Amino acid sequence: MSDVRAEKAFPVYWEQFHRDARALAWRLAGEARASGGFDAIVCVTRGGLVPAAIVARELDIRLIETICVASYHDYKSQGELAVLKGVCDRVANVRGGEGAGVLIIDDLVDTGSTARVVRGLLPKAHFAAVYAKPKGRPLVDTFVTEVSQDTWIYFPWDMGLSFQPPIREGAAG
Ligand SMILES: O=P(O)(O)OC[C@H]1O[C@H](OP(=O)(O)OP(=O)(O)O)[C@H](O)[C@@H]1O
Ligand SMILES: O=c1[nH]c(=O)c2nc[nH]c2[nH]1
Ligand SMILES: [Mg+2]
Repeated sequence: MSDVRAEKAFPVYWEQFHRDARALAWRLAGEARASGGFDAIVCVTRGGLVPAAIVARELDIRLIETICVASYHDYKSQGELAVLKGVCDRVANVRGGEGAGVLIIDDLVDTGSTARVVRGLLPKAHFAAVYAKPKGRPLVDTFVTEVSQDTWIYFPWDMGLSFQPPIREGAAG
């Protein structure tokens, strides 16, 4: 979300995230049957770590690697994208090279900048995300739910309980 203001909020609670990540695993199980399966997972840190754990459990994948990417330095504003750690050769070449047989997992695709860089490093891998916004959607092979580009997704690990003023006191305005 770099050039459009996120005006709508899409809060996701742990139970919903678990359900959506499981739904992603169901779809990926179908893809795996069609494509010969996945030998390894590469999760895009940090957001991809959580769905990757759930999908790895559901698909019984035990070879798991990270690609460490940083771009949203400030809340809602994307800066220069930096790859802090790439993927080891053992995983990149697990089935003949360039990410063949590899499942890449992230929590969401927004502008698609992160997915574009990661796909460039592993062009034959399958890219999966739980949520997608329209700009990022062409870069993702499998996802569960699409939200509009002007929506900000609030993940459970970024949220906490706080007092809500009664609607009568102006919170709805
Ligand atoms: O499609 P894009 O516009 O590139 O945005 C999507 C990326 O942004 C978020 O990561 P972020 O860089 O905020 O880091 P984090 O995963 O460490 O929270 C999210 O987890 C995706 O990786
Ligand atoms: O928590 C987040 N919610 C989003 O909608 C988003 N887009 C990019 N990066 C994001 N992080
Ligand atoms: Mg991320």
